[in-house]
Amino acid sequence: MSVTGSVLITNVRPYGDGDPVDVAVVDGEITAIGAGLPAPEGADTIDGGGGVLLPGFVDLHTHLRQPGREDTETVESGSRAAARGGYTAVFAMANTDPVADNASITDHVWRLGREIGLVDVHPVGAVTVGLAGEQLAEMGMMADGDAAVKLFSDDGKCVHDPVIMKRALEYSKGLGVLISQHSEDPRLTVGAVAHDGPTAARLGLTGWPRAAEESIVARDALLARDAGARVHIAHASTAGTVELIRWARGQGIEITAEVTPHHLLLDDSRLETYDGVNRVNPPLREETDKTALRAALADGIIDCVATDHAPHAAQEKCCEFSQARPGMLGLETALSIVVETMVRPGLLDWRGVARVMSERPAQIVGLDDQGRPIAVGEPANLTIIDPDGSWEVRGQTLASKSGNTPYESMRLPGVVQATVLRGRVTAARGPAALDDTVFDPAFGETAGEWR
Ligand SMILES: NC(=O)N[C@@H](CC(=O)O)C(=O)O
Ligand SMILES: [Zn+2]
Repeated sequence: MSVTGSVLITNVRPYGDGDPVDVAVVDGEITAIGAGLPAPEGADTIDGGGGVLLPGFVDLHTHLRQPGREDTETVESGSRAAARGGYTAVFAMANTDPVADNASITDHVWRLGREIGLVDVHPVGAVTVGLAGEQLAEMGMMADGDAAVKLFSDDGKCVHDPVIMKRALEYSKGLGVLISQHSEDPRLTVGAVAHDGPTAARLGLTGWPRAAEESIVARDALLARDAGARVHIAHASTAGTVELIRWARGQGIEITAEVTPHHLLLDDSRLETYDGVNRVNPPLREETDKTALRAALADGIIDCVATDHAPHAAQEKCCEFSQARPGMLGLETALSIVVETMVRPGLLDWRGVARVMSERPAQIVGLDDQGRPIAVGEPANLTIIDPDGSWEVRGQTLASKSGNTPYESMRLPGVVQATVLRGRVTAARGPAALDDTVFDPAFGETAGEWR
C-alpha cells in the first residue's frame, strides 16, 4: 500500500467551508492548501469544480465475495465500486467461500487489494471457524499476518453462544482488535424474511422481531463490560438498539455502532411489491426506527455509516421474496443516501458527513492513515463531491459486478466527482476527469461519465 502519487486538486472547498482553494499533493501527502497554487512537478491537475472536499470514506462493512463468488463481486470490481463511491478504505467481510477464518485467506485478500490499489482493502477475520459459532478462529495469527487484521466478525451470522462471545471479547482485548457483531438471535429469526410488524403480517411474510437484534445488543454490551473489552454493533436497525447503546455508553461501556444507508432511507413499506431486491438482513424496519437511527447518527450515539454492500447474482434476487438472498449493494450510493437522509434535512453538515463516513470508522478500527484532517502534512486520502448535482441510479452501469440496488431509477442528490488514494486518482468523472469531460445521458443531468 505504499504506492503514492502527486496531484493538484483545484477549486475545492474543504468540508464545504469558505471560498474554493487548491490542494497540492506530493508523494501521497498534502503539501499546500491555498488559492492559485502551482502544480507540483510531474503532477496532473484535477478540477474540483467548486465541490466539497472530504477525507476519503472508510467502510467497516463490505462484502467483496472473493474467494468463492467471483461471479457476483471480486476484490477488483468491489474496489472500483468503492473508489467511485468516494471510499479510500474498506473492510471486507469474512463470509467468503472458503471463510476468511485463517491468515492464509486474510493475507490473500489483503494482497489482492494491494495489487489492485484502488482502495485499501482490510480483510475482516472470522471470529469462529467456518462461521459455525463453535470454535474460536486463530484470531492472533490473522492479527499478526501481513494483513494485520484489525476487525473480526462472523457477519452473516451472529456469534450466538454467550460463552464463545465472552471468550472472543477477552481475546480481542488482549490482541487490541475489535469484534463487529451481527446482532441476531437465530432462535428468534427462524424462517424470518421481513420486519415483524403489520406489513409482514399482511403480506404473509415470516417476521424478524426487533428483540432478535436488541437482546444480543444488550447481552454483548454486558459481556463487553465484564471483559473490559470494546464491541462494535454491525448494521443497527431499530430504535430500541439506539436506546440500548445510549444506556451502555452511559455506563461507560465501550460500544460503537454503525447504520447502513438503506436503514436510514427505506422502510418495510417497500415490501408491498414482493420484490426480492428489498430483502436484507437485518430487515427494513418502520418509520419510527428510521427516525431514531437518523437522530442517533446525528448526535453520535451511532458512530458511523457502513454500507453492508452485499452483491448477489440477478437470479438470486429476482425470485419470490422469501427465496431471494438477503443483501443490497451500497458502496456507490452511500454518499447520496447520506446527503438525502442527513444533509438535506439539516441533521448533518459536511463536517458531520466527514465524521460519520471517514473519521469515526477510521478511529473505531485504529487506522492512522485514514479519516485524517484535510491539512498540510496529512495523507492525501480524499474525495470530491458535487453537493448540488444529482444522478440517476442504474444497476447496469454501476462498477459492481452485481446490480441489486434498491435505488434503481431513483434520482439521488450528491455526486462523487473524484477519489484520491495517497495522491493517486482512483476514480474521476465529469469535470474532475483527467481527460476531456464526457457527458453521458445515462448518468443524468449533472453527473459526468466515469473515466
Ligand atoms: N446483509 C445481508 O443481508 N447480507 C449479507 C450478510 C450480512 O451482512 O448479514 C451478505 O453477505 O449477503
Ligand atoms: Zn450482517
